[in-house]
Amino acid sequence: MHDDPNEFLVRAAPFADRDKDAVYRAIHTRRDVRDQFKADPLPDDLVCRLLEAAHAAPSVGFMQPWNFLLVRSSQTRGAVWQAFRRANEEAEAMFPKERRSAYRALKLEGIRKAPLNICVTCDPDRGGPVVLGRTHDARMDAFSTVCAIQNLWLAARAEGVGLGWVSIFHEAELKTILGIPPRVQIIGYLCLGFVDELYCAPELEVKGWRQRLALDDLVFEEQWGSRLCGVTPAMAEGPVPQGS
Ligand SMILES: Cc1cc2c(cc1C)N(C[C@H](O)[C@H](O)[C@H](O)COP(=O)(O)O)c1[nH]c(=O)[nH]c(=O)c1N2
Repeated sequence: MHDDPNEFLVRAAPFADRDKDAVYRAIHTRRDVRDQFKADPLPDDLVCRLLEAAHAAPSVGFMQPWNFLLVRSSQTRGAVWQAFRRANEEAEAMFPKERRSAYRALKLEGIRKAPLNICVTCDPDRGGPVVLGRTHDARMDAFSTVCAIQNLWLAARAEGVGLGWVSIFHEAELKTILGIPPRVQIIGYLCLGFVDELYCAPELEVKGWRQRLALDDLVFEEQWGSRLCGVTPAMAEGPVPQGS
């Protein structure tokens, strides 16, 4: 315990415009990458910076429930790809018939092309039996791990590293391949590698699968369904009748 907790406070001035721009640029130009990976290995110091960015993420009760399993061998990546391929065939059949050929045409992973894969896991026991902030919603450990992945993704963008998230697996199969204990949850399987180019918009949008929603349809004020807000230019025009 410290007598004066204020001695740990540091100045929190807004960033200089250039630095703000860099943060927003990383956010808005980050892309999910499936195919643009170069084969060059990522240097260890760079991987370390990305993992440190992930490890700086917020977590419930400061639980830090994550682990990062680095997968580089083509043998293991090959086994993971086979697991993806099997699950992806099942996935295709889940869509309505008229969407299946469009689904099939999408590339949804870069497991073998990306030189580094990282499996990000969540250990629900990391913080002991009772975790501050997780007392009433156990999902908070997984949410914390997702925050770590997003940090990693943004740092990767700043470093010129592409990252693709692959989730089309049976978790149990992936756990067997990677030797992950049953109690540990897989949160994200990530493919990383240097990229020279990125799509200017989500690839699923560019390829006509799904469009970005309008932000002002997603923001409510005070009550679910209300659309009075002043956040986006469209909202600033004033209240919109409910149900419109
Ligand atoms: C939890 C989760 C899971 C997945 C994804 C993302 C997230 C957050 N995404 C990437 C996703 O398709 C992509 O983020 C959106 O299409 C938006 O594109 P940008 O990320 O902006 O490029 C993704 N992409 C893909 O090709 N195969 C996949 O299995 C998944 N799985």
